[in-house]
Amino acid sequence: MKEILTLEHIQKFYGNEGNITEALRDISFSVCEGEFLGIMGASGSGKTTLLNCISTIDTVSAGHIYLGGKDVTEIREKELARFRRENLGFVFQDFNLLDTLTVSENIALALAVSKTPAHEVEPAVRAMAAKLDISGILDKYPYQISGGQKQRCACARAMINHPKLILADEPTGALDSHSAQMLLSTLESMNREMKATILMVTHDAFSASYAGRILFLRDGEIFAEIVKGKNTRKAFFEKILDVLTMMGGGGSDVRQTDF
Ligand SMILES: Nc1ncnc2c1ncn2[C@@H]1O[C@H](COP(=O)(O)OP(=O)(O)OP(=O)(O)O)[C@@H](O)[C@H]1O
Repeated sequence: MKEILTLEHIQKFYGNEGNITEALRDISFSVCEGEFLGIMGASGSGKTTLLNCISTIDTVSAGHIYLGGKDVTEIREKELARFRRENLGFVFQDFNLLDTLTVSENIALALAVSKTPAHEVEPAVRAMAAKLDISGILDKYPYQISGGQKQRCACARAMINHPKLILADEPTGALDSHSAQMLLSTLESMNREMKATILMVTHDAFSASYAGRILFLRDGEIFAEIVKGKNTRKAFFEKILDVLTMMGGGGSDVRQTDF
């Protein structure tokens, strides 16, 4: 399968002489088109730093990151916003929907910013809404819809530009277990049915069990990697717990939930 994201020897230091934090030590890995990759690790292990470097919100201290063959570490500052808009989709913990816009307008915003011709916007929004089962609420405002519908709206907005990569940072962090499960099923169907490539950072072993492969970070390094393969989600979940135990615990949550 084609590699869509490649990290080569990424290092990230914060601070200056005498007070340096080595947030990422020497991180190399690849993500193939259509993969659902989870990144786990205790608090302070470097997950957010890694995500921020991939999303070009932060800069690396050394190494290279290629997205769709382009070295993102070489992109000039004034071109970064456009690069993100055209290549990345984000699913945030609080969904970041704008309250003064309808669901339809929230989803269309990404197309408006990327200057999609007006006559293409509505059909694109309708098609994406149908895939995510929110066709009936397109004219409502975020305060008029349920939490699960807000999630699907945020997912539709992330997908509307058909980005090369969807980045999800602790997307279930603020949700109860039922809402978390709904969001994870949505991410799973975006991955399986719409062929979205997803990179999800999470503390939560249950959330991680939806991924096809997981990298475990410890002190800024990759400590372990596991692949779901033909395992059931439950068996994969058990494997995740084994690795977390081996890593010495700390920083991971285990949701009480049903498989
Ligand atoms: N802006 C910053 N300045 C200095 N140190 C930082 C900065 N951001 C992160 N760090 C340090 O880098 C290391 C990695 O932090 P990071 O936020 O990436 O961890 P994390 O795994 O995302 O943690 P959490 O799960 O708590 O969000 C930590 O030691 C942290 O204190």
